[in-house]
Amino acid sequence: MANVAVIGAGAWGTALAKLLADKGNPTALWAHHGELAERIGRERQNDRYLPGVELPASLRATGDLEDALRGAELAVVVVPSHALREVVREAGRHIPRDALVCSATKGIENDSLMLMSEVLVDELGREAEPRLSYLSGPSFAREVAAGQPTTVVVAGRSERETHAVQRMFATDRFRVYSSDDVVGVEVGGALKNVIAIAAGICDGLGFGHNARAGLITRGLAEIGRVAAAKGANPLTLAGLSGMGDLVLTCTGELSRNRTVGIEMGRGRKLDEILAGLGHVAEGVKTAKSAHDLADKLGVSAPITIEVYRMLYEGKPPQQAVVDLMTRALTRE
Ligand SMILES: NC(=O)C1=CN([C@@H]2O[C@H](COP(=O)(O)OP(=O)(O)OC[C@H]3O[C@@H](n4cnc5c(N)ncnc54)[C@H](O)[C@@H]3O)[C@@H](O)[C@H]2O)C=CC1
Ligand SMILES: O=C(CO)COP(=O)(O)O
Repeated sequence: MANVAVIGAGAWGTALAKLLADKGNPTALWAHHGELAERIGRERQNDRYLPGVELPASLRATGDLEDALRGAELAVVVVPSHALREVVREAGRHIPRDALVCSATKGIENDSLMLMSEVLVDELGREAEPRLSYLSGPSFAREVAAGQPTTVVVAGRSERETHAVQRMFATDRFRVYSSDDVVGVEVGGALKNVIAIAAGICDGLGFGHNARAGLITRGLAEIGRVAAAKGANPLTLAGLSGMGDLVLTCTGELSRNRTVGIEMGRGRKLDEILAGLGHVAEGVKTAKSAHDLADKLGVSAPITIEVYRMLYEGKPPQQAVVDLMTRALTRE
């Protein structure tokens, strides 16, 4: 057993904390708002982000980062990507020197265009790199919390530490693969959210299965190009944090990113949709980063570019479809 700190009490942080606590690990769950931490402690559930899921006695919630991280052997960081740098900067002062650190956040930082792995190294220092890993793959929080069979991948640059994290998370319902392709796993997890918004838009416009299957496939092609240009093994994108997460998020009713797309396809305004969502939809911010990153790398990413234009330039979805379908014909 190990002392665990889960930093971020959203849906995913809560589900992962429950999983680790259910395995018998003393687990501290840090919530950004102290008031939520108090409610979790009192009611034994996270009524804001994962209502109806009972949390075990081995899980305690706190609003104090130092308290959460005291004596931690594994720190799992699961805050939205736009908050990761700030939270890790603060957490870095309290993470024990030999603790393993695993990020389960999916996104690419705006402006710096850094992957979460690059932000972590930036904030925690190059010497921390062997202890850092990244968990990704098709995993809706609610299904994991319900004990539904789920498969994910943990990527890290040091085999020993990555395997240790793999074993810490694995259960008979949560199968964890390992990988040494940090960039591939991270790019797959981040960019699939942008394609999921596109898939939702297709549904919202009333298109059928052909459109969705085409988007998943061509979306994977462009994710693979961006990942390869960043130095990833393109084959990683055929795995759980690529094809796996694309299929889930482009087809699953539980996806927040797909939901945003559906509402946009139905003609609702983005601000209004996000205000009513109650959760983060990473694909919205990642669309901007991915648009800029593809441009910087000189990589063709037509679906991502159209999602960016719909989100940030008010381009009508119908026009985006016409423009995508009538691009110069090319080979697969
Ligand atoms: N929900 C899911 O099924 C999955 C989510 N993820 C990823 O996990 C990350 C977190 O997502 P969820 O837990 O679902 O989010 P959520 O939308 O359920 O909750 C967001 C959490 O972030 C906190 N937060 C907001 N602003 C903050 C700030 N400035 N500083 C610190 N904390 C802040 C909120 O208090 C809340 O705890 C995202 O990158 C998401 O893509 C990955 C796999 C599955
Ligand atoms: O990343 C996820 C599942 O793997 C969750 O996707 P959404 O954020 O679209 O709900």
